[in-house]
Amino acid sequence: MSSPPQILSSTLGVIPADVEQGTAPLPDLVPLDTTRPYVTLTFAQSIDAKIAGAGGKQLILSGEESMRMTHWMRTMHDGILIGIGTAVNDNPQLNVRHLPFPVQNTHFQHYHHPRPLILDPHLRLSPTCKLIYNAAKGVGVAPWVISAPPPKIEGFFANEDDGNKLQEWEARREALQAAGVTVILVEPETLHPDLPPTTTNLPLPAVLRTLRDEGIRSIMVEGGARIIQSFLSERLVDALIVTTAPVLVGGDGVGYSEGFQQLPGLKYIHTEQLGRDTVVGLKLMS
Ligand SMILES: NC(=O)C1=CN([C@@H]2O[C@H](COP(=O)(O)OP(=O)(O)OC[C@H]3O[C@@H](n4cnc5c(N)ncnc54)[C@H](O)[C@@H]3O)[C@@H](O)[C@H]2O)C=CC1
Ligand SMILES: Nc1nc(O)c(N)c(N[C@@H]2O[C@H](COP(=O)(O)O)[C@@H](O)[C@H]2O)n1
Repeated sequence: MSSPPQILSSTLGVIPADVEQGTAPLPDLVPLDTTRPYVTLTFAQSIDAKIAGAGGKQLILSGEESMRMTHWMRTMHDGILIGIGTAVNDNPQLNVRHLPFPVQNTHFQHYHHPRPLILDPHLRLSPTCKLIYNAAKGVGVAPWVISAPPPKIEGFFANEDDGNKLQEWEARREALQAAGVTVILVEPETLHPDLPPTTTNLPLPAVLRTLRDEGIRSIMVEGGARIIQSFLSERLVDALIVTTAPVLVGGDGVGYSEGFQQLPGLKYIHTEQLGRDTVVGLKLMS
């Protein structure tokens, strides 16, 4: 597959004829609400709708052909967004290394690589993760971490523990910035005060507006489970491209389908068989 498969042109569109495939994001990905980027939600699932194994174990569900399709899709967007759960669990690279090697130039220089965007309310991303390592070596785009302001210290009677938490937060931010990461802050949403801190969500409308203001016109959202649930339940999906692999994971696997209602505006566009996998594209119609 030396050019993108039809599922991508049918669902997302094509780049202008004078631009080489894979070297620039699609210019026509424009959402109905132009204050935010275009959102393509995409992931790979088993036939029992699981995206990971028991305990969140990363599974390579996509076969060679559908994985290459995913890497073509990565070239088509300005940014690629994941949650911190996926960043910590999978330590991904989010590059386009499965595309054919160009004759001239290095692989990284030739193709457009999307900006990695990590939703990380508590700055848990490791400064030694692959995303940061690759960017430092000049073979990856430096990630942006979208996070929340530091823990608040309320007034004069703030206790020592508050002070320590603030210092630790500052240290984590400095370590990430020193490693080349841009940290962007938006006000968080605490789902419930009794839940552990990893259950803090960033408000997606504010995140998306901020990204658009920073020049990100289109994003590909790759997961994981909670991020997929949030984008679907908040109806912030312009296109949905799902790869289904012919495997069963079983009840202990990680699913994503709780907490959202039907999205009637998402209309079926195209199905394509890529190797053993089935890829389906849907698109929001006005
Ligand atoms: N098969 C596939 O295509 C993919 C599978 N995965 C799998 O998904 C699993 C990770 O999923 P999760 O643990 O659910 O982590 P996740 O990647 O969905 O991240 C969830 C974290 O993001 C933060 N967050 C910030 N704002 C949020 C918001 N508005 N909504 C939801 N979360 C928000 C939360 O603090 C939460 O801790 C891994 O097992 C990974 O292998 C991940 C991506 C793709
Ligand atoms: N398309 C697709 N198929 C699978 O089988 C997958 N497990 C995923 N996972 C997503 O891709 C990330 C890994 O990216 P790199 O290979 O490191 O570039 C992983 O973190 C998930 O977001 N995707």
